Amino acid sequence: MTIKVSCIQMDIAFGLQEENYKKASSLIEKAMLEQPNIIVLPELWTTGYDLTRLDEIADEQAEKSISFLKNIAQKHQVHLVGGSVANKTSDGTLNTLLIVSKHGELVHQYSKLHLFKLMDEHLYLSAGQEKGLFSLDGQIYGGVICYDIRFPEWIRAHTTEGAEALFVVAEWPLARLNHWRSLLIARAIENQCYVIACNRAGSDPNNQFAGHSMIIDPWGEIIAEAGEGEEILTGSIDLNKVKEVRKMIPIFDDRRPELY
Ligand SMILES: NC(=O)CCC(=O)C(=O)O
Repeated sequence: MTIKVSCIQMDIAFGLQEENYKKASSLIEKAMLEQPNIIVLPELWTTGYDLTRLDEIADEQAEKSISFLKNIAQKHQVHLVGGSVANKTSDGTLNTLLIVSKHGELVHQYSKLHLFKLMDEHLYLSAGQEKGLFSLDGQIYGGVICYDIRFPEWIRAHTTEGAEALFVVAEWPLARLNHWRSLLIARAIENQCYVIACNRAGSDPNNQFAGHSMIIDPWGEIIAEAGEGEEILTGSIDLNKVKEVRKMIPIFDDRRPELY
């Protein structure tokens, strides 16, 4: 099964939700010219890392963002791995990835499990508790957020439960671009899965971001990679290739989980 995916590598206006909704909407419109099946947005794309004002600007139960994504998905008949948003709940504010199907249904919400202290997330955000496993058109995927890719055991927990492609949404700084690229390629090779990673472009008061969204195949080959600036990155993935690679080197059969 071949699936076309587009990553919206957008710059994000710091703390300005309405501006970001408008920008995302127009970039998605543009991405639709290539007729993707799935569109991916970056991490915290409605607010950026405006963490000190989260109390004021976080989306109550992510309602506004969910409704925005549902409308867009239905209008364009496209699945959305709708990036993450600051989601105000009774358990604190979560960094929540929203998956919306082309029928306008909220399929899954995944809240970032590993909070990134270097960017003060632990001071303003609460951590999630559940996996980012979801299904679209009968196909199982995993979805994780940025810093999560440094935890191979977390990614493995998704691929052992059937994920054949991993979506990563991120605000990854340019200062660690080589980590971003290497970790994504490693996660693809060791899990023999596709990795579709959507980073943001631009800068905020604290960081310059790396861009370099990537689509990587289960052999670790880069199918498409963006530059540093704002860009829509599109590529096709063929999920049969996952089975082929897993047959050639059967790491899922050869694992010794009883020993580690
Ligand atoms: N937004 C993030 O989680 C950034 C993670 C990061 O930069 C890293 O080096 O890890």
